[in-house]
Amino acid sequence: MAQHLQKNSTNQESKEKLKEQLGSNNLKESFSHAIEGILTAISQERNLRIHFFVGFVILFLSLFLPIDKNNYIWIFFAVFFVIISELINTLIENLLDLFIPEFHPIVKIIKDISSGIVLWAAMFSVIVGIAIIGNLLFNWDIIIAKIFGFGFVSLFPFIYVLGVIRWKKKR
Ligand SMILES: Nc1ncnc2c1ncn2[C@@H]1O[C@H](COP(=O)(O)OP(=O)(O)OP(=O)(O)O)[C@@H](O)[C@H]1O
Repeated sequence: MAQHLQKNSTNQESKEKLKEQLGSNNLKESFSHAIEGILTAISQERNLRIHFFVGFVILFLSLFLPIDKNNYIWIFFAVFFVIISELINTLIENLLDLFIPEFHPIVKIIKDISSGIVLWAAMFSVIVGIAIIGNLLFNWDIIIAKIFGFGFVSLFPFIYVLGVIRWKKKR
């Protein structure tokens, strides 16, 4: 019993030491851990690399376009939103691979929903890109964004019906 308690406290001590070594002691270290996380995610996910590159090109271009304050914020929001959703997707995938590395139907559901988050964010950013960048670069009328918008909006009933059919089948 005494031996067991001693072993537990040694384990606890070594865990705390490891935490001290790995944990952030100051702002610079917190920042470098965050950058490390983003770099790891980029190295793991091809889609994140694509979104990062496209996002950079759009943000870089928007520096030189005659863009007003509101539109500039929308562009930034759209790019950051897609990258954040990719990071969340990568985070979820890593968590699942850590705890449930084997094939599991629930893992499939969670990973698919996680990919759905990225797809939804990407659809939003396409509309913002066409409406603002398309207009500034190619003089596209808002009608082009509305045509894409119509395409996305018509997905709503389609997706809804497919979801309801699945729900009915399960009952
Ligand atoms: N352990 C698992 N159990 C069940 N299905 C899985 C499992 N791992 C992956 N899948 C299925 O494979 C798909 C791709 O998963 P993966 O982890 O390879 O992500 P990925 O190739 O980075 O794709 P993305 O990030 O674009 O969703 C998942 O959406 C899911 O349908």
